[in-house]
Amino acid sequence: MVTIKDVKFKDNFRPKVFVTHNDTPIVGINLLREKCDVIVSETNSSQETLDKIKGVDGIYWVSHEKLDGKILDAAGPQLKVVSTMSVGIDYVDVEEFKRRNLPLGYTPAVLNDAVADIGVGLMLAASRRFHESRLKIDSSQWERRPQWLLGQEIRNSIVGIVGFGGIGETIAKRLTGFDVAKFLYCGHNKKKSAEKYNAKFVPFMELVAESDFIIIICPLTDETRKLFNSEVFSKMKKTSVLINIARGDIVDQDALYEALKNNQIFAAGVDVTSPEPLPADHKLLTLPNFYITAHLGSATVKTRNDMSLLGAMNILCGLAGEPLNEAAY
Ligand SMILES: O=CC(=O)O
Repeated sequence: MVTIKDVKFKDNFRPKVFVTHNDTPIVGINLLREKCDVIVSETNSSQETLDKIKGVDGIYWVSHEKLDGKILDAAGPQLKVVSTMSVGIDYVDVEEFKRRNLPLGYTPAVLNDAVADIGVGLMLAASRRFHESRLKIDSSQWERRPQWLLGQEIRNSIVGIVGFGGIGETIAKRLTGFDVAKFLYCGHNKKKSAEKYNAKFVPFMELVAESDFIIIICPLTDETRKLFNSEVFSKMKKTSVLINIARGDIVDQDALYEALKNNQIFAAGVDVTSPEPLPADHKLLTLPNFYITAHLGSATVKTRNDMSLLGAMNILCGLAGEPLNEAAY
């Protein structure tokens, strides 16, 4: 649920706001329109953004394009606030916002459920071989024998969560009903939320070696870039399943290809890749144990509407000089 506050501007101020994408759910745009003059991008191009942000008071940055000092300079010194419509802000130069003391909003929390659902969906699809079984049917290769296309089970498994933030915790909540044997996690120590799920904080390599399922849901940073490389894959269980619902660059995709092809790990399910989209002739797409969705983590009607409202609310608060609903720093 997004808290909609009735913000007030001083002296009949009617701010100008630019929205960088014309596919932004209308609920957020309408909320802005109640108090602002809103210009919505027509072409979604970076050139149009650069041209039209000149002189605006707020920018709704609804794309994962680079957001840095060049953009802020192009807008001008009257700019009061920017909000993204995403939880991951690896494409934003946050230091530059801090340096300018410019409020930056983002949209966490409202997407925890939807992204956790995609994570669990990929776990099931990859461990129970959904795609592979479809391929077998398509090519008339159905085999009538008891040990055909056997998968791995979540029941009694050890689930390792890399990044126990809001989404990581929601995944643990979802999986509690699957009778998991143990949750491990690494990243930041989150004692309070971890206690609820008996999740144990362990060093990264311990999580890698012990887990039957590994779910990546940490931010992309200099420390996590290519965190999953050939050395890490060599330490994972042969029966393990890797899920990435965070950012593609956290996984070395060449190393993942080798690990899947050589059955060093059982399967992988990813909602994110590098680049996006993955080219249709990419080698990973030739593997039956590689599962992929098209960066759909938060892509449900309810969640995208909530994100749209939350980002708009961030902008309204920033324009009124009030604390943002969700500030990124
Ligand atoms: O990837 C999606 C997001 O960061 O919201």
